[in-house]
Amino acid sequence: MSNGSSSNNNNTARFDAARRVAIFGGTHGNEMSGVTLVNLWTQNSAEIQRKGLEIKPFITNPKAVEKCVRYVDTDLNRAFTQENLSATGGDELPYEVQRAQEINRMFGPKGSAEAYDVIFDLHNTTSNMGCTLILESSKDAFNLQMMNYIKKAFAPASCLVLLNEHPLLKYSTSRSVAKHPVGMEVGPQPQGVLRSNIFEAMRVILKHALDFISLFNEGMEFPPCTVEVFRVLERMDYPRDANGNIIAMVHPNLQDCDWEPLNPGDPMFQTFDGKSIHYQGSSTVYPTFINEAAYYEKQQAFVTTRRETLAASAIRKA
Ligand SMILES: CC(=O)N[C@@H](CC(=O)O)C(=O)O
Ligand SMILES: [Zn+2]
Repeated sequence: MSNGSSSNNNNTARFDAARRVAIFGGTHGNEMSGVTLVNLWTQNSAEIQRKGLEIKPFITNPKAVEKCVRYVDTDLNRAFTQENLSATGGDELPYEVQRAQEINRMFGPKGSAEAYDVIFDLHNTTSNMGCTLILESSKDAFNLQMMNYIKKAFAPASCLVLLNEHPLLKYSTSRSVAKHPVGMEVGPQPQGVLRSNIFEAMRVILKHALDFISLFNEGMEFPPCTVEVFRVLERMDYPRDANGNIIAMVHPNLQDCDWEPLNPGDPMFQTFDGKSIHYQGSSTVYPTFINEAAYYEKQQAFVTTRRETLAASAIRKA
């Protein structure tokens, strides 16, 4: 097989060796762990080198990094739409759209056989999510096996998996140019700040991820497994007035409680005069990205998720 996977009679999915891997930092210029790690590895890549692997650390939004802002013109991690990638206009286009086109040329083209095999995109969140890996597809056995490997290698510390394949809430990420896109989201960490614990956790998870890829490339077969994921269900906005100003905050019972169950009737917001606003859903959900600073402008106080167990077939190099 030249691209993607196929199944043989043993239901072992075959994937090509993952030879070309990129590590993106600075997709958001104020998320400092990824920026710092990628800069470090650009200077000295010994730590991320693996035999038979070409690994490219890369700062995706250098202008935003320089200014220490999320983005300059528009969010780079929403910019990889087919429309943007084929837009004409050159210098006239928003900076991040130009940048998305360059990145697509270097690491893609998105959806093609020439695209990079794996892209890790390193992010930080102000919410109390801990270590989270983000997937865009429940069907990618290679990525699911990678999640299973990382979770086991990282235990007893925990690393959760957020799955965003929601038809409306999914967005066109920088990593989406790769065949196997993997987001990494570690928090809590304020924007523009480096915290050693968050930095080290990200570094260790990436080490396990690269170890998985080299074992796979060496021909190791990974038996069928299951992976617990949290599937994105719904975006919850802050209550707002007619002018769009928020009129309530995340409730203290919910603040910092990422991944903990939110039941119908539980408080989720608190108005400035102390009134609680309760969750009206019909079933228990698991909120995450609670009070993420970057999401105020996106009208999102948190996202709800549902816990699911996904099955991954065995995989082996083609
Ligand atoms: C806080 C933050 O930037 N989160 C990322 C999540 C992701 O990479 O999918 C984003 O919104 O692009
Ligand atoms: Zn980010």
